[in-house]
Amino acid sequence: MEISNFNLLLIVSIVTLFLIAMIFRHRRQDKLLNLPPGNLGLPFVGETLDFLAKGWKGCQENFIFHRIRKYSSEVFKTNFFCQPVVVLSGAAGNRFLFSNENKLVETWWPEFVNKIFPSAVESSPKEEAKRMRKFLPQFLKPEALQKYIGIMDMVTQRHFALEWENKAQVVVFPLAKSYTFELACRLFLSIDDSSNIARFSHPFDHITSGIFTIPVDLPGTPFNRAIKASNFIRTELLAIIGQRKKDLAEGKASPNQDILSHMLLRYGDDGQYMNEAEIADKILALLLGGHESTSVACAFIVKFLAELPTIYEGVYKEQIEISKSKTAGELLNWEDIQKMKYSWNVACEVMRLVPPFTGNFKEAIDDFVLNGFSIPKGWKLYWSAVSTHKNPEYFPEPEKFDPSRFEGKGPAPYTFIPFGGGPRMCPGNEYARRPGNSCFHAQLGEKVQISETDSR
Ligand code: HEM
Repeated sequence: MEISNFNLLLIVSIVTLFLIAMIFRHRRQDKLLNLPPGNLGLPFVGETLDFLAKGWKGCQENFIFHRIRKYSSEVFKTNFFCQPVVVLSGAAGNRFLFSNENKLVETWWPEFVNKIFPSAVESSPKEEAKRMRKFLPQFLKPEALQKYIGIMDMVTQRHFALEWENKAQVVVFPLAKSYTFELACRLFLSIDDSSNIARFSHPFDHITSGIFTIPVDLPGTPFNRAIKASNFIRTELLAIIGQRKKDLAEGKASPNQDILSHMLLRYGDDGQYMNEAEIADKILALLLGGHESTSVACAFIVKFLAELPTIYEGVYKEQIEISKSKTAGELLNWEDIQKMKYSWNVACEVMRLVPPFTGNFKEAIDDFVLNGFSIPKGWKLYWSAVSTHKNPEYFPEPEKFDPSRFEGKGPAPYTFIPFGGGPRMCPGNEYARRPGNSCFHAQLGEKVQISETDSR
């Protein structure tokens, strides 16, 4: 018994000494390097739990504002996921990060995210993103999107007829997800059949839950389920890709019908075709990026429309005008979308207040100085849409819903960043605008009332 007490005391002493040594090491490093102010928090976990908890409660900005006030600095250091991280909040910081992509910083994802999305090829994430981006403009630039507006309208009308009309009550977020997922399947993979879509829409929910959780890979944990779901979807996609290859060879599919055909038939700058596993990775990322954030935006649009009758009336008026100019059964076209100015301002105001992507990480690829503080190579940096959007300096009365902020020249550069910025800015930003606007149109006449359980 006495020996075990002695062992316990020894262990506690060693751990205490280790922690004290770490704290002194950090303090010395701070002084030598003039690192940004801040607290690296507890060893290993740092301030991750507080950061995640605020995110889960939908008030991540409070984590950031509290520290900005405490350190009197818009740049401060912390520790997330066992990594020292410098958080930047505000237009100057955003401009710095977005305009120094590939020069001083690179987009970075925590290691555990790579476990959910392991790469089929041995190249750097930067190279992979470059290859992916090569294939996207043909589908995602405004001119290319024009030909999809009719299809989007058709899918949207079908969705509303099936899921909303004559229903006393609906739960909006799951419906928004199934709607944007169906759209992505239709446009990226030409999959129209609902049983096929349903097969792998559910595993995507596991992936999203797994990304925003504590990354413990044990049977039954959300993180473990996310890894399994990602493997399952990849296997399904490989089957779809194999079938499409056959269909293309037999002339049963068109080379220009969707992103999948395009990826199979075009080669990259290096003269290499992508192999099937790599295409599966890219399509998985696109399906996730293409429906998850868009569904969050759509669901919150419905919430705000339901809560704010004057905003609803403004949107309704604009949509009725467009509707009157159409013949019965005529689908929306590009010009109609351009006319939806007020509706789009409403969508922007929703994304300002509730950005679907609260922020993202970069990694310092060299030592540099920012605001007089040293940033060591390898440290991570976090830009925050949510705290920039709630800064009263850029958006007076930030909690007030006011779409007129987007009239005229709109917000100042680098203050409205729901899609990020710089070379890694979201390539789907133009695409995301279309389902939002189609949704406004299809909701005509659906006077929405929100119940307590629907609002976050
Ligand atoms: C409201 C809807 C959307 C929002 C708010 C959003 C936001 C974002 C943000 C903030 C990033 C990270 C940018 C960065 O790190 O600098 C991103 C990346 C990305 N998004 Fe979106 N997104 C949306 C819709 C879409 C859609 C519809 C697609 C595809 C059609 C898409 C595809 C992607 C891809 C592929 C990336 C990774 C780009 C790269 O790593 O270079 N997103 N998105």
